[in-house]
Amino acid sequence: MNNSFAQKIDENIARVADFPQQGIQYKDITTLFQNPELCGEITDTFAEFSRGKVDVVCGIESRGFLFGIMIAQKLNVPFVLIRKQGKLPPPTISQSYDLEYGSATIEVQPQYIHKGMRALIHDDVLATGGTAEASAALIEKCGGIVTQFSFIAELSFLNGREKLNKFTSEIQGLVSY
Ligand SMILES: O=P(O)(O)OC[C@H]1O[C@H](OP(=O)(O)OP(=O)(O)O)[C@H](O)[C@@H]1O
Ligand SMILES: Nc1ncnc2[nH]cnc12
Repeated sequence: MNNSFAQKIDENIARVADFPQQGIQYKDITTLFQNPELCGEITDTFAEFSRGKVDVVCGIESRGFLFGIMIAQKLNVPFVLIRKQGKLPPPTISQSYDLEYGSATIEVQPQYIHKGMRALIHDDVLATGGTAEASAALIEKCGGIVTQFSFIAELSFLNGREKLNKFTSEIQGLVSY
């Protein structure tokens, strides 16, 4: 950890062994919400990164909604939900992607993404990058331009950034593991 802000965030993220599967160390970011002052600093840091650079914040279900909506409020831009299949009312546009085992589909309501809109894709954790990559492809299908990604934590040993560099080099991760 290379700075005290990252260290403070790290100290407020719980580790859960063998969840949701044996061998996975789950980073539970919901513990951050027990520290409202730190949540304020995190929101400000995210907002500073994106100020003047995005026209919409797109949050990935479900934990990407938490800071995503706060970032959008700070920037005074709209917030759009990227959800798992079957949760949003029509019309929707879908994108399927491969998981470690099997596949998944995410959806967005395209009426909220106007042609040429600059989008921030926000989520809590960047792991393999599959979810963020599919989210960016989904936003581009709707005519948006993905100009930024932001995450609280990045599992850098999984090389998720490699999947995102083709969209933009503006990728913010507050803590790296
Ligand atoms: O980079 P990837 O390998 O695609 O993994 C990252 C995704 O995994 C987690 O979501 P999860 O599926 O646990 O859903 P949740 O946020 O609804 O709990 C996390 O919130 C990201 O969305
Ligand atoms: N280890 C992990 N902790 C929290 N969220 C994740 N999403 C994918 N891997 C994760």
